[in-house]
This record gives sequence, structure tokens and C-alpha cells, in this order.
Amino acid sequence: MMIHTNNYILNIKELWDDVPEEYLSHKERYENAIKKAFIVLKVLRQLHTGNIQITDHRTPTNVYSIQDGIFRNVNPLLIHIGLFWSTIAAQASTEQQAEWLQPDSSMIGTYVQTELGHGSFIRGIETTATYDSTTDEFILHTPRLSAYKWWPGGLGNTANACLVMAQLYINGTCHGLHIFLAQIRDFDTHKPLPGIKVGEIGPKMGFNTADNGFLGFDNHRIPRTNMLMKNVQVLRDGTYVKPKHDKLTYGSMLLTRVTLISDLAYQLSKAATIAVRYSAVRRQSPIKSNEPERQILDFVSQQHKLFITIASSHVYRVVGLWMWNSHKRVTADIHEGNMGQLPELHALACCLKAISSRDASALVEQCRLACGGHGYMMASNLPQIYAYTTAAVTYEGEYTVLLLQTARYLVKFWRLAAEHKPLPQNFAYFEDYIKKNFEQWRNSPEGIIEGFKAIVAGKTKAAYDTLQCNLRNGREFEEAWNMASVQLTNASEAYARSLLCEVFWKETVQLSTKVSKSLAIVLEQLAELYLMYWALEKHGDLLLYSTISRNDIEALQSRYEELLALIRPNAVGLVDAFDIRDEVLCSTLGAYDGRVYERMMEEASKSPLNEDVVNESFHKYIRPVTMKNKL
Ligand SMILES: CCCCC/C=C/C(=O)SCCNC(=O)CCNC(=O)[C@H](O)C(C)(C)COP(=O)(O)OP(=O)(O)OC[C@H]1O[C@@H](n2cnc3c(N)ncnc32)[C@H](O)[C@@H]1OP(=O)(O)O
Ligand SMILES: Cc1cc2nc3c(=O)[nH]c(=O)nc-3n(C[C@H](O)[C@H](O)[C@H](O)COP(=O)(O)OP(=O)(O)OC[C@H]3O[C@@H](n4cnc5c(N)ncnc54)[C@H](O)[C@@H]3O)c2cc1C
Repeated sequence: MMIHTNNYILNIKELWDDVPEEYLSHKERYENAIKKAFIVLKVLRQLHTGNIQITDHRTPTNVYSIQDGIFRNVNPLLIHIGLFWSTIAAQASTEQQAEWLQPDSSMIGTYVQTELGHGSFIRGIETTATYDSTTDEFILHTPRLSAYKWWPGGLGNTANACLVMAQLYINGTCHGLHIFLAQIRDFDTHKPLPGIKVGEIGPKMGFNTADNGFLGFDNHRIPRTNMLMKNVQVLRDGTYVKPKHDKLTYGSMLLTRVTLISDLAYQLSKAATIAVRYSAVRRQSPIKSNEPERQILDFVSQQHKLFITIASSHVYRVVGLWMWNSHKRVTADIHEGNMGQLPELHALACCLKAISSRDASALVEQCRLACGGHGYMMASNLPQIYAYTTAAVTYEGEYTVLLLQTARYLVKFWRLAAEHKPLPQNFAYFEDYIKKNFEQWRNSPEGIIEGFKAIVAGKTKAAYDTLQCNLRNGREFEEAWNMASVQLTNASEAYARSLLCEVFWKETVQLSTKVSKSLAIVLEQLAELYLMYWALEKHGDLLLYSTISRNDIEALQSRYEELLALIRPNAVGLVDAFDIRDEVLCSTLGAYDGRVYERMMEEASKSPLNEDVVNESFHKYIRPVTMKNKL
């Protein structure tokens, strides 16, 4: 059947709420979301099996992104669709995949790694999987309260199976973390299997329909063949066959970090669309006293808040795709047995995931503030987008923890530079910095990119010197590292920013040769704005580490303000070009037709507190007081 997927999904009536989700109880919200999740899953399965086909050139990503409108919060099957299947596809052997990846499988799964006691430091995970060679089984066990799994999405009520990260023990030897497939509920009755304690963890700041759960195992047995065995094996006699790289088990985290960058770009484009459209509709105070009130988008300070959000969405879309392609390349190499590029990919994914989530949440909040009081309404959808985006700073690797991973990589190259050993081309600038081969400052995108590289070199050097100093003072390496950790994270952050600037600028210049001249001009303006914005934000660092002067900074400020003025006429067009449907945006402030005040009144009328002209609480609580004090 040929189907235009967007219209198909939009026309499924049960997917769209009559009552806004905010008025439902915690339980009702979940029940509503899970009903819709299975309708969407059916569509996805039909797409997968070819029973329906796409006639819309932008899909299938739109099938996924349209879910934002359907769920507003989160699809309880997010981890089932996003992490469970992809981990099996990446980490299970060919035979296991053939058995488990059936489109009509009964398994509804999740990815179960974090525990009450350990999230960041996963080597500290306490759940055990002990091989019993007499029965050819693993025994999954939760030895104490801190070992309870805690957080996995969909685990609370929905999943009947999961991929569990546990410490593998064979004949008393611990072989570290491995992934196991475990059924946790009966496929028929959905009751937890014997030895399984499972439930939901309760309300959160956002993700309230994600059904995050807890899980404990009481000596729960699974077949040996349920360990994911593509990269590592346990044989029937208990022989352990090591992987080619001991971090291949962490592959799902790596992949999710990469894909998150593009997801965050999309969240930014939603926030920018809402805030820019609203700023074009909203008029408040004249600029000159004898003139009519102006669109708030005409205030230059408002443009400063919003245009960086538009530009950042483009940055993360471009860099997300660039990372996706790198991931594909490195995965193909790994498949051929070549692990050489894995450390670089991991280092890039860590710092880019950290900075993209932090930028995205800060900018979404900036968009909310830029909408004044109305941005505080749930009906603007900005609070929900913020709650969703800020969670990404923590999950899939906490911000600081990931920056410290990238710092290990930077310090390694600084050590090579300091010892005058050969460096890869992309770190040649470390050597230039040591030799004081400083370029004359240029107030151009290329000059800013060089300036950011000087900041990376300068900050890595500072962190490295502190580390060495701590070591000379008799500290052990780990302690010396901890003492230098503020400087180390600063170096990683600078590295991420320099990558973002360089990749975005180069890709934009390349893209500009392939599009119309008028479009190329606008794209380059956005890219230049991004670089100027961050050069000005980091002008203190540029003064410390590059050859920039005070006059150069003043010139940058003027050019930045010029760019705001140049982008202003295209601002609404730029967010319209994100092409996000009203049904997905779910915002009274950001709809395409600009009927902001009408929509706000329509939404207010849905409040249950407006159902009765006089609420019954009046008779119980208010009247006794007002009657008594009757004048
Ligand atoms: C759509 C969104 C839905 C949201 C769903 C959310 C899901 C989740 O949140 S799932 C849970 C995610 N949890 C995490 O991300 C935990 C974060 N922690 C870690 O990843 C690790 O604990 C660590 C990387 C911070 C440290 O791991 P550890 O085993 O302790 O590593 P070492 O310190 O011993 O060694 C570091 C060494 O290993 C390299 N490395 C680490 N990770 C990887 C990787 N994924 N790929 C390749 N290499 C990796 C790292 O580079 C170090 O190398 P050297 O510097 O050469 O020693
Ligand atoms: C919405 C949401 C969904 C999630 N979904 C899942 C899921 O589906 N599956 C799953 O397994 N997990 C999931 N998680 C868990 C998530 O992956 C962890 O919460 C995350 O990895 C952070 O770990 P933590 O909570 O242990 O934080 P902690 O590590 O306890 O962090 C607390 C503080 O300690 C600091 N810190 C910790 N270690 C260090 C260090 N070595 N050096 C310096 N500072 C440090 C951190 O920077 C932070 O400031 C989810 C979490 C959230 C919020």
C-alpha cells in the first residue's frame, strides 16, 4: 500500500489528545501514552516490512519526529525502538540476531545499565552474571540495594525483556561488564517472572511518560546463549573468548551519543521556531516614542537571544551528520578488525554530546525567557522542550564525566607535543603553540577558527602543567588528575567549540557552492554569526591565548551587530524552513498562522478549573471565611 506517511499518522484520530496531557494523572498519562505508542509501533513495523511505503521524500525521520507532537512528553517505547533493537543489531552474533530481530517478536525491550548506586562509573556496576557450566546458564543477581537497576526507560510497566549490563563471573574470575538478554515478564500475562522485582521509579522533571523503572534479580537464570556474543564469547565449557577491544561493549553509548547531537539540533529548531514566530507576532513598546509599538523581534537584544538559536540548530544538524558519517566509517573499520579510529571517535562523541546538550538546554531556556510570561505556559511547549533537552546533559554520559574522557585524549597529544614526538595533522597546532608560531590575528571566520585552536592548545597546556606539577608534588596520577579536573574540562569544552566552528564553517562553505547564490549568502551569514557570537563570548580566552587585540574585539562586535541586522529580514523564513508542522510544535505561541492570543484563550478554556462557574471548593473552604466576614 502506498501511503503518504505524515498524513497517514496525522489522520489516526486516537493519536491526538482531546484533553491536554498536563490535566491527566501520572497513571492516566502513561496509559494514554502507551496506547498511542503501540499504534505508532504498528505503523513502524508496517514500514519495516514494506506493508506500507513512504511517498513523502522527507520520511522516515518524520515518522519519528512527528512523535514529538503525538506524545508531547516521551514515547514509552523510545528505548525499545532506539536502544534495544540497535544494541542487538550491533552486539549480538548473526545467529542471535536471526532469532531475536524478528519483526513479529513478542519482546518489548529496554536497555538496563544504570543502578541506584552507579551511573557514571560503570565499572562499579554490581549486578552479577555468574556462569553455571552444569546447566549451561548465567545466573543474574542483584546482591544489594545499590545494585538495583534504576532509570531505564520503558522498564517500569512496559518491557517484558531487557538487555542487562552485568559483571561476568566464570569460575570465580570477574571478566568485567557484558550485556545479557533477559526476559523479565511473562509474554502472556505480563506478570514479572519468578525472581524478578520490577516497577516504576515515579514522577520526574520531564520524561513522565517514559515509564522509567527499577529492576532486581534474585538468582534469575538465563541460557548461556543469551549473552550478546558478536564481539566476545563464553563457550559451553566456560572458556572466555576476549573481544578485540575491551570497550566494544560500550558501543551502544557511543552510537547514542552520536545520534543525540542531531536530536538536539531538532529540539533547538522547535524552540527557535516558537520564539521567533512569537517575536514576530508580539508587539510591545515603541522604539521611538512617536511610533507604533514594534514587533519584539525588532529589538536587537531579542535578535541576539534568538538568532544564535537558529544558527546553533544548523551547527548541530551539520555536525550531527558529520559524526554520523564518521561513526559509519569507524564501524566498518571495526568490522574489518581495525580499531585504530575508535579512540578518536569516542573522544569526539563525548565532548560533542556534552556541549550540544548543554548548549541546547541553555538556548531552549533562552527562547522561553525571550517569550516573556507566555513562555512560562505549558501550552507554549517550551517548558516541555526544556525538560526533555536538559535531561540529555545527564543521560547517556553525564556532562563533566564525558568532558573528562575527551581530556584524556587531549592530554595524550599534548604529552607527545611536549616531548617533541610526531603528532597527527589535526593536532599540529599543539606544536605551533609550543614553538610560539602564532598567526597574526585575522577578523574572519578562518581567523576565529585559528583563535579557538590556540585556546585549545593554551588550555590543554595549562591543565597538563597543573597535572605535572601535582605529580611532582608527590600526588598519585588519579589524585593529580582530580586536582586538575576543572582545567581539564575547560580544555575539552574549548576543543568541542573549536570543532563545532571548524566543521560548521567548512561544511557551510562547501554547501554554498551547491545552492543558489541568495541562499548561500544567508547560510554563510548564519555560520559567521555563530563564529562571531562565540568569539565574543570567549574574548577573554582569545586575549589570553591568541594574538587578538582590543581593537579586533571591537571590530568583531560591530560585525556581529551587522549580521543581526542582515539576518532580521529572513528570521521568520529561516524558522519556517525548519518545516515543523503545528501538530508537532504543539505551541500556542509558535503556530504558523500567528493566532497567538486566540490559541491561548482556546487552551485556557480547556482547564478543568473552568468547567464550573463556581468551584465546589468555594462552599467548603472559601465561603465559611467570606460569609463570616460579611460587611
Ligand atoms: C533518546 C535518548 C534516550 C535516553 C536514554 C538514556 C540511556 C542511558 O542513559 S543508558 C546509560 C548511559 N550511561 C553512561 O553513559 C555511563 C557513562 N560512563 C561511561 O561511559 C564509562 O563509565 C566511562 C567511559 C566514563 C569510563 O569507563 P571505564 O570503563 O571506567 O573506563 P576507563 O576509565 O577504565 O578507561 C577509559 C578508557 O576507555 C576508553 N573508552 C571509554 N569508553 C569508550 C567507548 N565507548 N569507546 C571506546 N573507548 C572508550 C577511553 O577512551 C579510555 O581510553 P584511554 O584514555 O586510552 O585509557
Ligand atoms: C531521563 C533519563 C533517562 C535515563 N534513561 C536511562 C536508560 O534508559 N538506561 C540506563 O541504563 N540509564 C538511564 N539513565 C541514567 C543515566 O545514564 C545516568 O543518570 C547518567 O549516566 C549519570 O549518572 P549518575 O546518575 O550516576 O550521575 P553521577 O555520576 O552520580 O553524577 C553526579 C555528579 O557527580 C559528578 N561526577 C561523577 N563522577 C565523576 C568523576 N569521575 N569525575 C568528576 N565528576 C564526577 C558528575 O559530574 C555530577 O556532577 C537515564 C537518566 C535520565 C535522567
